[in-house]
Amino acid sequence: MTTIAFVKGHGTRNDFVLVPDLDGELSLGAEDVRFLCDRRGGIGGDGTIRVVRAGAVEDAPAGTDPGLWFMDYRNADGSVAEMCGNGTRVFAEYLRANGLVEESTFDIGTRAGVRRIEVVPSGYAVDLGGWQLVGGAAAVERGGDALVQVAGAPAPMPGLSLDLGNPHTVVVVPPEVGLDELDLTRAPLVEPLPGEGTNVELVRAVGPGHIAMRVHERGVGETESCGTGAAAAALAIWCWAGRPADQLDWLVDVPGGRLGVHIGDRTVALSGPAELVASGTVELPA
Ligand SMILES: N[C@@H](CCC[C@H](N)C(=O)O)C(=O)O
Repeated sequence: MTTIAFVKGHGTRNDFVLVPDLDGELSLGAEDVRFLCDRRGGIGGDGTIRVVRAGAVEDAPAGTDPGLWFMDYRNADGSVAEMCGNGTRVFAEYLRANGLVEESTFDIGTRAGVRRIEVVPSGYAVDLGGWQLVGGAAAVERGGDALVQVAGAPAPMPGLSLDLGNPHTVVVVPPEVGLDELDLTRAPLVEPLPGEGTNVELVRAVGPGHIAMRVHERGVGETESCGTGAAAAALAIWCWAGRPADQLDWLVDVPGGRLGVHIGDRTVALSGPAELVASGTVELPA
């Protein structure tokens, strides 16, 4: 039996089991991750975050400063994801609450690259770095580059694919379809489905610079929030609107709360709260 320490935290109710591995001695397998995220037999979470120095992470991007604190994120099904926007804030809160970082602006390592974090009044803001329209500007002009069938919707809806380090497909739900009535207990069918899978954001407009969304996450299922998904949703709506220069700040309502998205020159930033709610030890199954 291996006993490990854990901390439970969330950002707008996208919840994580953090596993401090400050000396880089732990190896958490996919089965361990599934156990930790299990809401009945384990601790419960949408994913795990191992807190470790980049130098101890085999697949850290080449050139990452080995001394940097690294967010080793896994989805609840044990799969590895490149990035987790809400996770970066919860990771930042853990680092500061435990005196591992004292500055109010600092860098962390992630599989999508080094990301800068800043303490802000709502919690933390993270520069998510560069983003891309997978199908280029032509996909925006065509209205999308995928068809997305969601249980509870009368017909497939057009989706726009974006890369924010991890993959997203954003769908605007037509007004006659209630966002709350869609069934996300089953994964939406995305056609064509990228080889690496995708996170699907279902969006409706609330007002200028203000949207609401639900999300089905790759490797998890429906979650109450997705930070990279919120940024992808704001970017997609902004692109569909012709990239208005006076609409760079967005509020994104998710079932678990509210996130801020700022569209910069080449990058996009996400802001919102981060909470640590419990800590303890747990025995990993043999
Ligand atoms: N909830 C996260 C995204 C987590 C990773 C995602 N499920 C994937 O597989 O890409 C966020 O806040 O960004």
